[in-house]
Amino acid sequence: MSIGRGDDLDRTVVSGAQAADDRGLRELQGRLLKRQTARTDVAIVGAGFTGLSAAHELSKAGIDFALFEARHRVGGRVESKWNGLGERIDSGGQFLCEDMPELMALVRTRGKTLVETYAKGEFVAQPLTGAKEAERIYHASRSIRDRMNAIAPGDPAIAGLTVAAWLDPQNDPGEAKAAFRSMIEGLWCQALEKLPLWHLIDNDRRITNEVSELQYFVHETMQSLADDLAGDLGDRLRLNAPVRTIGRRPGGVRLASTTGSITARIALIAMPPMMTSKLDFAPPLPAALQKALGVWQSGAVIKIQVRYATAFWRAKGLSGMVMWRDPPALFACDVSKDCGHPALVVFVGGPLALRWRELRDAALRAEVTARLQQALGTGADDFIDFSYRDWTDDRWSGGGYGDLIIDTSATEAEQIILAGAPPVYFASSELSPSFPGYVEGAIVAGRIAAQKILSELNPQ
Ligand SMILES: Cc1cc2nc3c(=O)[nH]c(=O)nc-3n(C[C@H](O)[C@H](O)[C@H](O)COP(=O)(O)OP(=O)(O)OC[C@H]3O[C@@H](n4cnc5c(N)ncnc54)[C@H](O)[C@@H]3O)c2cc1C
Repeated sequence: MSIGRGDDLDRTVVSGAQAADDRGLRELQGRLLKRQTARTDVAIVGAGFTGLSAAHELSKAGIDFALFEARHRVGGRVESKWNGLGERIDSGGQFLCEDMPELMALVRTRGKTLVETYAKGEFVAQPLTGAKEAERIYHASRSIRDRMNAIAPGDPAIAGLTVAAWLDPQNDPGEAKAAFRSMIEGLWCQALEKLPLWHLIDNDRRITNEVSELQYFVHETMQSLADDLAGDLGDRLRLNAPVRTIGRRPGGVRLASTTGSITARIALIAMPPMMTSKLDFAPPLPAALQKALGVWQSGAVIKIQVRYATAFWRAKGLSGMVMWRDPPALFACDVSKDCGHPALVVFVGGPLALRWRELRDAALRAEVTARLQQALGTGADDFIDFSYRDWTDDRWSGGGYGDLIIDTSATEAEQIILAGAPPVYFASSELSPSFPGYVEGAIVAGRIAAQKILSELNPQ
């Protein structure tokens, strides 16, 4: 990053120069320049996978940039923490599959070890049914999802409909509808009553994996990938630097963070739309863009990891995967890194997460382990560690796997945001043409945004 000078500082330095000797002047300039006057070509806000991916593209092209991150770490909704046993676990984004090419390539080039998610044995449905019945209900719920996705998002017949309003009159058995609700509220972390049908269809059509998205996880944690990417950026990455205001001025932008300000030719806001809508733009963004940013709401999820001394479920011929229809949006699966670390992950999504976040620690533990015991039998309450991360109302990412549009009429919102307000552009996983709400989507979104910026900086 090159260091330039801001307008106010130029004046201060010139008047000081009259009295100071050369050495004093250099010291004074040094102090003032350090404090306030950075200048770069591109300022990126947010070091989740979108911001990191954009930074890498710009770096490869030799572009000068600075990446501002509010937290003390990179990764955003990808995060790791230490459980009570001192083991590093993914408390945010974790899973990936062969059908996610960018993320798979990153895992390979960074030399990470993939763990195949254990899926041998029976999966359990709750309320409990026989294995055949569970399969039947699952397939019935999948066929509702396929039927939904066969509708064109722009079909005038579904204008104004939420997913709940569409589902209600469908001619499916009650348990299939309940399983569908649970699947959608679990995967999108939002109540069906709030989700516009066209938006869910449009979103779901971009999630194109044929193998399970739970196929693998990274032994070293997904967060370690973000750390590796950050390691390449040196002092162009600024942690603990939340950006508060973005001044839009002719020929560039001026960003003010708690650590100082910077001028840049272009700004890329690599944050979820809901968080972006909270930034202070001066002058304000065009009304249509403000409106487009304001129609999103973050999902809600609590991610829990329960560690056991033995994988008791495997001994019973169970995979450890549990799908609850009641309560909806509760899901568990095996995340044992190896035989020495038996563990289950439990996801609590959507309205259920909003209810359960009100529970105290002990009550949440009791609630979850009682349900695991109903599903997997004895052994479920005999855990050696119970760690959880509440992602509802997260201070910097909002929550959930992604933000979703909650205004049934906001069909243009995404395109308006993607067009940006040059020289300010926006990118995030939820705005990706593939895998919105996933790490893969974030990598793709960051790359596309960087390419747009490169073509603006170097017009052919
Ligand atoms: C519990 C959980 C489980 C998930 N599981 C999976 C999974 O298994 N597989 C998968 O592919 N995806 C998963 N996801 C989704 C995936 O993690 C996200 O979709 C993706 O990481 C989003 O990346 P992003 O860069 O677009 O946004 P973010 O990761 O949210 O990055 C935005 C960044 O902007 C920063 N920021 C915010 N405000 C400011 C500011 N004012 N100034 C500076 N910086 C700011 C934030 O701190 C953050 O680092 C999961 C998410 C969660 C929460």
